[in-house]
Amino acid sequence: MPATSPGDTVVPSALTMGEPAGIGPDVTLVAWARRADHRLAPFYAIGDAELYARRAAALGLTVPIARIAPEAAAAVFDRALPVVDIGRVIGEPGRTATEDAPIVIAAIERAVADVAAGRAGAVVTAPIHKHALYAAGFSHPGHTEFLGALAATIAPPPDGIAWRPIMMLAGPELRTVPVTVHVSLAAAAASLDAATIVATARIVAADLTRRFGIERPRLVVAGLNPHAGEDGAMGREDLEVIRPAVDQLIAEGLDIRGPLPADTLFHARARASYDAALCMYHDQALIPVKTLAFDETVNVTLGLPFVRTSPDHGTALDIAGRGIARAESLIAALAMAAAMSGAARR
Ligand SMILES: NC(=O)C1=CN([C@@H]2O[C@H](COP(=O)(O)OP(=O)(O)OC[C@H]3O[C@@H](n4cnc5c(N)ncnc54)[C@H](O)[C@@H]3O)[C@@H](O)[C@H]2O)C=CC1
Ligand SMILES: NCC(=O)COP(=O)(O)O
Repeated sequence: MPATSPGDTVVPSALTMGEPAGIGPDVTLVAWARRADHRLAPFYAIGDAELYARRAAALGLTVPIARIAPEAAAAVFDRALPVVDIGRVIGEPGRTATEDAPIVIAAIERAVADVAAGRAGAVVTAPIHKHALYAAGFSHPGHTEFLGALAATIAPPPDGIAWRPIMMLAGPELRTVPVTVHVSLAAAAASLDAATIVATARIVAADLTRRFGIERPRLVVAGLNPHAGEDGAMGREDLEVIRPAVDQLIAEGLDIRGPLPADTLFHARARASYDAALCMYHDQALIPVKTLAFDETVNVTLGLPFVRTSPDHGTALDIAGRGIARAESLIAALAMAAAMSGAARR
């Protein structure tokens, strides 16, 4: 997707509203207010323009709102938060409303349509409240899978079957990839298979080169069980599923090691020895990276035909509208999206 237009005008990132009862609007307003300090490239929000105005007033922030079409976003960005206004939500801080789900979903669809049309350089998403969307009939586990489905509507997948979106959490000192994502721990262990590990590692290696400029990425693979299974004494998945996958990837020429005991994979010396760690379940990947840098880590989706980033945190309903939500992770997500799409502020 193009990140600059023919006249070398910066193409803005499209930032979705996310759950309007959560902190997405709060951190969006703060990110815009701090745009100069962080030299943020232009972005525009997609959602309810009145919600942003209401939340700014509640937070005591002076943030002018400009209702625009994406093409006008870059020109107004320095003086107002550009908003592509797609309809009204309730958006009461801390209380999700089923009625708001269609606009939450429409914002994501609109962002992908804009990036497909070259009106946006990247998609950045504010957090959605997954249970609230499920209650409204949303059938995808999260953005990652939904974006994979939307990608298929704008470009044919490389294998002709389906896009395989991969979640990666990228912090200043650590990148982790959960191979299984939004499933129970029991389902993660039961569903783990070599083909998924192989396919995930291939995409991670290719995108670390293509999107992050790492010529020959060094990957490690965490074991599933204590001590990576202790030669089968503490579980057989490490021997029977993970090891064959790693052997296949080594044979393909990837720089990859594993399965390695997960408990010694995330200390500083270990982290220095790889560019990304493939983890076998959600919390194995997310606990270390959020513990090291909760405020600065970015959730980036690999394996898509466009750039998508997001803050690492969720909707934080407990602090929405209170003026205490930290915006650094969204700011890092906006900066990373601009850098990856070539639109970083010069
Ligand atoms: N990309 C996305 O759309 C994501 C969505 N979620 C969703 O968010 C909802 C809530 O998830 P939780 O597990 O409770 O995680 P959460 O990140 O929303 O909140 C966990 C704790 O961290 C605090 N916190 C989160 N972000 C913060 C910030 N920017 N500044 C200060 N404190 C912050 C919250 O107040 C809370 O105490 C769930 O529905 C979950 O599925 C969670 C992660 C990512
Ligand atoms: N725990 C990470 C998370 O929920 C992010 O999911 P997604 O909505 O970005 O797919």
